Amino acid sequence: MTIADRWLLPDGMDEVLPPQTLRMESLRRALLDLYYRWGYDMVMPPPVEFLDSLLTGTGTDLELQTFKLTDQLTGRLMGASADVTPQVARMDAHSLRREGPVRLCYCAHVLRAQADEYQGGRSPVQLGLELFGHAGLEADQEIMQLVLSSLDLAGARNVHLAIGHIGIYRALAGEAGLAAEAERALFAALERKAVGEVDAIVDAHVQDPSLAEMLRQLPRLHGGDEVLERAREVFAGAPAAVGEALAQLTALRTSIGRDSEQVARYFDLAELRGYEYHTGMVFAAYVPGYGQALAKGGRYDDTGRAFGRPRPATGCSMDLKLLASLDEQRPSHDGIWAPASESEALARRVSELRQAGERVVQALAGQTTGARAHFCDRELIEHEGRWQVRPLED
Ligand SMILES: N[C@@H](Cc1c[nH]c[nH+]1)C(=O)O
Repeated sequence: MTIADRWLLPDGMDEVLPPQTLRMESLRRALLDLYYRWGYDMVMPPPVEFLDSLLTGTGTDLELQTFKLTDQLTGRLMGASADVTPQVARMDAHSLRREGPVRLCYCAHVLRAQADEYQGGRSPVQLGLELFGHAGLEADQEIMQLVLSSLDLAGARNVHLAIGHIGIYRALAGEAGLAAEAERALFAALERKAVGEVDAIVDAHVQDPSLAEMLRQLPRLHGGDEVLERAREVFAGAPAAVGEALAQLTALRTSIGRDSEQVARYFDLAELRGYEYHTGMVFAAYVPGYGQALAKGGRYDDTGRAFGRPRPATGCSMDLKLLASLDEQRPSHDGIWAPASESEALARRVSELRQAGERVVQALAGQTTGARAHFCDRELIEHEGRWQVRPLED
């Protein structure tokens, strides 16, 4: 076995090195400070839990994504967290039990048994926000506003927001009264945007011609703002929940336009992605050149039911590793280089500068690498008996 073989990391499990670590950390602080200013309290979920509580109320996608291990203390099966959102929903429903709206944020390593289809790693750092206890659109709008501010802070430009609403499909499929198997097949075909398959399943299983037509149209309703107008015509005879979903999307369209003119909106009414816990509006944010979504989120009411307290909920999550890779131009290091010296005056000056927030790297005795190797752009030089900071000379 060669050294390289011993160091081979499993697929999708990556280490993060300087200067990328510094970018990640400064972005993490900036984002958590932003959420703090909006009243989001930070929580830290455990990295592993008993499998049954970890996966309660979530769907099969999340189960497939979860690494399993056995607890040597109890012999019970445990899972490594693959998505922090259901854990935070449990904290709200079970551990905190606060009244009224509760705003929580987090930043935690998660593990995924399978890599994202667009080359996402299997060890992302999930950073996110969850707002519980408010069913109104204002809560979704607040999350959306914070997502856009977060992407802006990370240096994302040309953001495309893809927006859907799970409630439309749910209401239509519910009205059609499909058998479980046909419903699963329809859901899967819609998720894959397999229009021909959707047509075939609907033709075989939905008798009511107007309902069948609405289901056939669902995967065809995607595009810019005009999709909502088209949808209103297509779904004129649909159950009331469909009209409510469209009204929510229309209100969201207006508020996104008000908050950010730079964002391109894209509506996709057959967008059913996610871990099957979403119940209403869902969204994903993209930028050109990245196949993976930079932020994903939506409404997932009642996830807390399994823990004794159904609550309205909405939120979003991002991968800090991915976000921090957006702005590689950002200067990641600066600092002041101090020579190796036992001078007390120098020690005092170094200490003052550090207290003032400067990064000061002091050479160790006998060190042969210099200021640039340690990412410094300035140096301390003794001039006329005083230690002064000077730009590095070329
Ligand atoms: N955790 C979800 C996104 C989300 C957060 N809150 C609500 N939805 C995901 O990763 O897809």
